[in-house]
Amino acid sequence: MDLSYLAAGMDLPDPAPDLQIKGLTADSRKVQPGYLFAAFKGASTDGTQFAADSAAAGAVAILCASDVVESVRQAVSNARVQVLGSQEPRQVFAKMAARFYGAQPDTIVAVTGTAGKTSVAHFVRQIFQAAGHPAASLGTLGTIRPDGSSYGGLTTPDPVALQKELSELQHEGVDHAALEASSHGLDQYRLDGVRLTAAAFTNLGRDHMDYHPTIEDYLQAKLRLFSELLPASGTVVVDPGEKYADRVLQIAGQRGVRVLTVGETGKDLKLTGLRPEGGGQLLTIETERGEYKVILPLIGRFQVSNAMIAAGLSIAAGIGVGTVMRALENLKGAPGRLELAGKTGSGGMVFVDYAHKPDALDKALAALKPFARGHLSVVIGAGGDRDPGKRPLMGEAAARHADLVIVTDDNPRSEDPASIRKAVVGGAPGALEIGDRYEAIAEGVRRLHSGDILCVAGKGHETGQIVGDTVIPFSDHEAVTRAISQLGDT
Ligand SMILES: CC(=O)N[C@H]1[C@@H](OP(=O)(O)OP(=O)(O)OC[C@H]2O[C@@H](n3ccc(=O)[nH]c3=O)[C@H](O)[C@@H]2O)O[C@H](CO)[C@@H](O)[C@@H]1O[C@H](C)C(=O)N[C@@H](C)C(=O)N[C@H](CCC(=O)O)C(=O)O
Ligand SMILES: Nc1ncnc2c1ncn2[C@@H]1O[C@H](COP(=O)(O)OP(=O)(O)OP(=O)(O)O)[C@@H](O)[C@H]1O
Ligand SMILES: N[C@H](CCC[C@H](N)C(=O)O)C(=O)O
Ligand SMILES: [Mg+2]
Repeated sequence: MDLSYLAAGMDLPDPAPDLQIKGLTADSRKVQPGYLFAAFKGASTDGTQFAADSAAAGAVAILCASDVVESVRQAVSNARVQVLGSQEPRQVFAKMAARFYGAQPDTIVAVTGTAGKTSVAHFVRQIFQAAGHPAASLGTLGTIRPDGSSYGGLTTPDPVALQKELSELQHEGVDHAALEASSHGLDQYRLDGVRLTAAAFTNLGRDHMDYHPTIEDYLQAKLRLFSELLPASGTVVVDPGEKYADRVLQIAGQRGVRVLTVGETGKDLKLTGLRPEGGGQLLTIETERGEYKVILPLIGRFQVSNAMIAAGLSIAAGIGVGTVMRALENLKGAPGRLELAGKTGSGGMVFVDYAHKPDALDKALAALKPFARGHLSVVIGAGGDRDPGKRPLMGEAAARHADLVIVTDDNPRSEDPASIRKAVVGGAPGALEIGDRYEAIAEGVRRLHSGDILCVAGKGHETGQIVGDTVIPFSDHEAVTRAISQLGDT
């Protein structure tokens, strides 16, 4: 593909004519002859130091920041490589990737927020499917498509992987997709170039304070979705009752973008009634098409919020209100999000949940509490190499709701697991500390009596535990099943 086509209209000097680009990558190790290499300064290393390697591997063009063009040129001075400098090289790279791969599903919606992204994307995909559209969701669970799923690693993939995936989906006939927009992804311009129909905000709480210096910086990253990525013809979906929703609405107002509001104070999908109904919840929702009574087959107030946002996104994407309301009655929760993982012979229940931040833990335990006729207990840990400030706050959230808190290891990564546990216990004095995650879960299971509930939090769908650089196979679901089978009372 001609480089001048990929670069047209962007903040770049005119590239040499007729330079053909065979592929593009930001990783020098993936460069092949004819590729464009994007040399970025990253969080842990500086990609420009691999410029010479990329040229040796056959790169014909290098994209980099304007202020390093000269040093990159010198590094590749012996090779015939075109060096292009930009003020925003990551944004230019993402847009080039979009042009290179070209095709995307016709209708794409995106969701951002601290919690609920995976659940919302999972719900929107199910609603699209119920409306008869071949649909996919992309995010923490990887890509889930009509004929299977594939795991990617990041919530929002890098632009090349993302655009390649979107183009493959379109060629497979998938015309509707829902994506999770992580704050890292937005901050690093991974999603620029995705053609969005609608974008939603779920909520904002403490997260990623290791990456974003302040809450305002974190919010600003999320707001890019509404201020820069959603086209003026798109629709913003938000619950005005959520903290910081006013900032999203302000941007929509300034841009004159259509807004669809949901929730108790929402106008378009107004939640006027909510009560438990069997194993689910009965919602009364007022819409422009009249009032609907919907039985949502999920527990937890937060799932109501997620379902309302998902319904709003689906309507913004053109699905009829009646179809959306009917689809809510058949929603399945995302794997590992307040998922019933087992019952003991004595009548205790064990749930697996992905809460790994204070607000999420607070909401997840509050959701389970009404179902615990006896005690509520929780197994928690916190990930290593991630915001240390959240650790005591997670301990506090756990201690606020649970009768018994068992503190264990999550993914310690490069950190000393004992010091992570100590920080969590700091917020939950009196907690039981058991480092080995299986033993912690087994202890929680052994202590269950009739009517008790145990929540195993933090790892949800994950299938490995990251210790140092090694990923040890570990699944909370399997641990729960094994611990229950060891009881010998089933
Ligand atoms: C902090 C962060 O977000 N890092 C991501 C970022 O890396 P970076 O640009 O900082 O990369 P770096 O390692 O400093 O290297 C700089 C550049 O040199 C290049 N390089 C490096 C080595 C080499 O030999 N050759 C080479 O060209 C790298 O490809 C990179 O372009 O861009 C990389 C490529 O897209 C990502 O793989 C990497 O994700 C790391 C592994 C990560 O753990 N990210 C997490 C924190 C993340 O993004 N999480 C979010 C949010 C999750 C949530 O929902 O909470 C997500 O979307 O998953
Ligand atoms: N709307 C919500 N408000 C508060 N907590 C929520 C909400 N939705 C989900 N949670 C909690 O957060 C956990 C993760 O939910 P989900 O995977 O849907 O969010 P996410 O935004 O994709 O998270 P991540 O950024 O880690 O991928 C759930 O297991 C639950 O404990
Ligand atoms: N996308 C999140 C997932 C965290 C999951 C939790 N189990 C942990 O390891 O902290 C992250 O990488 O920060
Ligand atoms: Mg997610």
